[in-house]
Amino acid sequence: MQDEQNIPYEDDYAYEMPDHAGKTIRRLWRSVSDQHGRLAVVLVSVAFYTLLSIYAPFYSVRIVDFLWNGIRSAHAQGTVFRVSWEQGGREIAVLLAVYTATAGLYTLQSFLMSSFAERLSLRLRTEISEKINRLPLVYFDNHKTGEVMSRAVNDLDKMSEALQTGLLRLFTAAGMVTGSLVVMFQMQVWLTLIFLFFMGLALLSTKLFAAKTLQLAARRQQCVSNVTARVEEAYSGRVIIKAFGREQNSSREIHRATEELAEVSRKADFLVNAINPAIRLVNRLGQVLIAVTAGKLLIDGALSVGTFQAFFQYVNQSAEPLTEGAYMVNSMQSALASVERIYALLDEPEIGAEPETAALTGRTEGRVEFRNVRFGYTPERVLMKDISFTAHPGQKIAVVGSTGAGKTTLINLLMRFYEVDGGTILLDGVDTKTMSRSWLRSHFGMVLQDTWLFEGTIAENIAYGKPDATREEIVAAAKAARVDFFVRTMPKGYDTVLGNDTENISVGQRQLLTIARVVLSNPALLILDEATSSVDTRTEMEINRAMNALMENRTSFVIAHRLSTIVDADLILVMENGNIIEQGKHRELVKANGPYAQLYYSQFA
Ligand SMILES: Nc1ncnc2c1ncn2[C@@H]1O[C@H](COP(=O)(O)OP(=O)(O)OP(=O)(O)O)[C@@H](O)[C@H]1O
Repeated sequence: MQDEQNIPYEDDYAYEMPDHAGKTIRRLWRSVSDQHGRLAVVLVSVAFYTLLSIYAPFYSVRIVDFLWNGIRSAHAQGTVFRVSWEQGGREIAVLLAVYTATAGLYTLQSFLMSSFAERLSLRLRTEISEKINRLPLVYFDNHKTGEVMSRAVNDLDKMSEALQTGLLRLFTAAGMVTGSLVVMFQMQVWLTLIFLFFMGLALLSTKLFAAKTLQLAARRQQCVSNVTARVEEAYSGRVIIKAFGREQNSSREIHRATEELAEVSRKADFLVNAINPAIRLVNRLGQVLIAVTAGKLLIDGALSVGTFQAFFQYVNQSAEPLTEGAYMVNSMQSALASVERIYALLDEPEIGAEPETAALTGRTEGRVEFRNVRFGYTPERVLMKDISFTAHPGQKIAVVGSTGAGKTTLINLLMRFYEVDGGTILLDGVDTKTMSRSWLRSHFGMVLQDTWLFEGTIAENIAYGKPDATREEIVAAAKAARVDFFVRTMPKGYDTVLGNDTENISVGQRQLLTIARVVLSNPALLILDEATSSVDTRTEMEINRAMNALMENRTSFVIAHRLSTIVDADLILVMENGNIIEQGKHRELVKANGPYAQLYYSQFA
């Protein structure tokens, strides 16, 4: 079938196949070295379980034949047939013990494998979450959030399930099928050949459909993610969607995604639901033929009743693992591909090692110097060629420039969210590369336009940078940020819980709350992204006042959008295409009549 729809399935199939199965298994094996003992117990238990499962029907031949012959001769003699401990009772007790032991071993190995898989998942999940903190921001620029989430959730779940049930079933199936076939051949070659013929048919159909079913399952997973993403987009962007009157477009897209999901699900469900009965039918046909042949052999006296029933026990216990084999191998491969993706994430290059001790101690003066800094987000595209400037303690540095000029990048480098490619950035005369990132960042307070408030009380949100702050300190910070009055109008004041998307708080108020957060953490240096159009003039004035109060005695970097607020700045950096094209005070720059002057006049023309 080479229709168009096969193309994405091919990709899905590649996604489900491990690239280096052997290497991944070896690494997985090494990483669970502390659990090798547990696995050894599982293996021994599986071996005994399989042996006993194969032995039980074999043993039952004697018992059934004894009972059958006993009943028949008692019937012929007109006596009552009795079982005593010496006459069959002991054998029956042994058989019962064997069956109980198999059940016990099965429970033991299931328990051990579950705890093995859960321990491994827990460890990998912890490693992933720790890894995420050590990944450079560049990684997140190049990978979608969903991708990382998928590693930590879907891939780990798939691996865990495969280890808990798949692996165990694969082991027992292999042992059970091999052992059963050996005994079956010894019992009756022809019956075994009939069984194998029908099994071959069933296996062939399973193999044909197993790959297709897996592809469809993977495709369905992608469709579910697609629908979720669209619904999430429609929910978070509801205001914009309404404002642009795009409701119909949005629901059309969701509709299209859900229709695709329904279509793929229909196919996947059909395959799963239709294939199993079809394979079972093939199995049953085989069993009917075996029963007829065995019946004839029985009548001819070539087969005993005991062997007849035992043979059927073997047929039953090996038919299912055999036909399931193809599915199991596929799902193990897909789980291995998941493990490979997890390892790929864990192997991503991390941010450089942190120096052990802080280069400076105590509060910093707040002198910042950029010396011939060179930087590009990607090696192919150098953004900043040669940036140099000095910010003296307590100064207000304004960074201006059109959109995409590199203002945010300058801050990203200052905070060491990204590492410079050349030159140095110094804090109080010390290269920031010699400091630990967390130490460096603890001296900065940031107020960005894109405020971030988390689910918790207003007090907790303000105290984010100083969790042990007293209520008095929190209120004092809110007062300094001119947000105390607003907080008091809230139903529970500082104990009002902010929801996830903080619907009930305006953009301006959110910004004031984040200013209060910075006031409380009292950093030596500040980074402020001025509020733009999203707040009304009165709120903007409030924010500016709060920011001005905050800037006193702190070295501050202000990303300015309205030049009217930075005429008093100690240094203005004018940026274009990642570089500083002019720097100086407002008056000097206006006098120079360069790019800044043009920008300034364009805003006030
Ligand atoms: N994470 C990133 N990966 C790759 N390129 C980036 C990244 N962030 C920004 N850029 C690019 O770097 C350049 C400078 O971007 P930057 O965000 O620093 O500009 P900006 O002056 O802050 O703009 P705006 O005022 O719009 O926020 C732009 O060309 C942008 O496309």
